[in-house]
Amino acid sequence: MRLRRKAWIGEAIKEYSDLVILLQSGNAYQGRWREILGRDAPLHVELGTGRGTFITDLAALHRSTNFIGMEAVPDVLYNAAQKAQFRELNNLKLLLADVNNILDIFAPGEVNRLYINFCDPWPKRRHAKRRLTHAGFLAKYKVILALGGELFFKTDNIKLFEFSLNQFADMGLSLGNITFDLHNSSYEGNIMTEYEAKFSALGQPIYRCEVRF
Ligand SMILES: C[S@@+](CC[C@H](N)C(=O)[O-])C[C@H]1O[C@@H](n2cnc3c(N)ncnc32)[C@H](O)[C@@H]1O
Repeated sequence: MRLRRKAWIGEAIKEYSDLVILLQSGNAYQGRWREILGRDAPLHVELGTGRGTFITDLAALHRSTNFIGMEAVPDVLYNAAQKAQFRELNNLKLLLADVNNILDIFAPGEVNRLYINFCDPWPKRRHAKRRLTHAGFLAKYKVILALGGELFFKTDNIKLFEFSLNQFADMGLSLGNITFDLHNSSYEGNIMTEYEAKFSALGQPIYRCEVRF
């Protein structure tokens, strides 16, 4: 049953072949993202883009920036493709890929900004290495980010936020615009993600920071 569903979604996603890139492994696109997006512009990537609410709003607002939404789950990415197609965004590609393989996907210094929004908190200590803000991931981000590259991070999970702040500090990265309650702060220009909308509606604070590499 699971396999049949997977095959169906694989076929369905091909409808969006101009927009969605299926990249399970290999480095065919490494160093070529500006060429693929058709312009020499800054490259901003969301890791774990989900159904694409955030990345499509962002790409619609900043037409002269190149965007990539990376997501490991095909069904979810299919929803993102529907949104992006509807909005006719020619500055966005959606990439079916696992963040663990990020060093095969982007060349050193190819990316200008990463967004991590509401990533899975992996609360058990033995799973800490799976958190997308773990030092193991940060070391990879450091390679693909250009000089002065940055990571914008949001979460509803205070323990994950504190863990992440410690990981950033341990790596000697500089932190800015830290807020422990984004929606009651002076931060302007926030774009809500799908998870952010859910958690905010429940009255939960949203934590956010910017990290410079
Ligand atoms: C909790 S959801 C958040 C979705 C979206 N960023 C938001 O804020 O609404 C986390 C998403 O990250 C994806 N994800 C988790 N680990 C990933 C990985 N290693 N590579 C790519 N995507 C991943 C999940 O499949 C899921 O869609």
